[in-house]
Amino acid sequence: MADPIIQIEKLSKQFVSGKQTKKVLENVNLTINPGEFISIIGPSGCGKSTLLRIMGGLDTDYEGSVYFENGPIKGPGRERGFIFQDHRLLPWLTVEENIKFSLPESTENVEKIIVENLEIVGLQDVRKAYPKQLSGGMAQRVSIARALSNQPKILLLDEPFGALDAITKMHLQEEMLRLWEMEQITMIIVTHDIEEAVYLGQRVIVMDTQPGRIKQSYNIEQSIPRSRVSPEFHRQKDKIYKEFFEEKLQTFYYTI
Ligand SMILES: Nc1ncnc2c1ncn2[C@@H]1O[C@H](COP(=O)(O)OP(=O)(O)OP(=O)(O)O)[C@@H](O)[C@H]1O
Repeated sequence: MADPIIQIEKLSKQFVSGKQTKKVLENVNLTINPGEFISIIGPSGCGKSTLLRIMGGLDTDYEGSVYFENGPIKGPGRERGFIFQDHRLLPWLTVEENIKFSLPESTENVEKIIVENLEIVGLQDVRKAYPKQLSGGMAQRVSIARALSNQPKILLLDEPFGALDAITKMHLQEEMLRLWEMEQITMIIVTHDIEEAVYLGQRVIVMDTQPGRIKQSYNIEQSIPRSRVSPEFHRQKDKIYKEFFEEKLQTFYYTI
C-alpha cells in the first residue's frame, strides 16, 4: 500500500487570547491515503476548520505531528489547494487574471492552463468576466479551477457549498465527484451536512466537541453511480445521524 498522503499523530491545538486558553483539538490521530475522499462532520465549533487549516499549513502552531507525504507541514504549499465557503476571487481582476495571479511567475503555458481548467469546470466562456458578473455557483467553480490550475495533490474544502442554493449545491457536489474520479486528487471536505458527507466521502469522520476530537469513522459503501435515493444511502445517513447527532439533540431537548 502507498504511503499516506496525510498523517496526523497526537495533534492538539489551543488558542490563547489574553489570559484565556481554549483547547480546541485534543489527541487527533488520522491517516489519509492518496486518492481518498474524506468527509469531516461534527457540531459547530468542534474544530473542523482548525483541523483543515492545519493540514493546509495555514496554522502551524500546534502540538503533535502533521505530515504531508512523509514531510512535516511547515506552511501552505501549491500541492495543497484550499477552497473556502466564499470564493475569495479578487474583484478587480477578471476570471482569467484571477487564475493567472494564483500561479507562480515562472509558470509556462499560462494560457493553456487557464483554458484547460476553466473547461474542466465548464466555464470556458467567462474568461473575461469579473467576479461580480458571476452567480455564486459560477464564482465557486472559478475558485475550483484556480485551485486546480496549481496542480494540487490534495484539495481541502471548507464548507465549499454552504452558501449556495440547494440545486446549485447538488450540481457542484456531482462536479466534485467527477473531478475526483478524473483527476485522482485526494479530497477532504468539512461540512455540516450529513447528506453531503455521505454522498461525497468514502470515509466520514465524525468529530466531537470541547475539545474537538475524532469520535467515530465510518466507511461508506458507495453504489456506482452514486445515488441520493437508494436504501443504502439512507441507511448510512440514518446510522450516522442516529449514532451521533440524535443523542446530541436529545440532550439539548432535556435541558430546555
Ligand atoms: N483564531 C482564533 N482565535 C481564537 N479562537 C479561535 C480561533 N479560530 C477558531 N477559534 C475557536 O476554536 C473553536 C473551533 O473553531 P473552528 O472554526 O475550527 O470550528 P468548526 O468546527 O469549523 O466550527 P463551524 O462548524 O461553526 O465552522 C471555536 O470555538 C472557535 O471559536
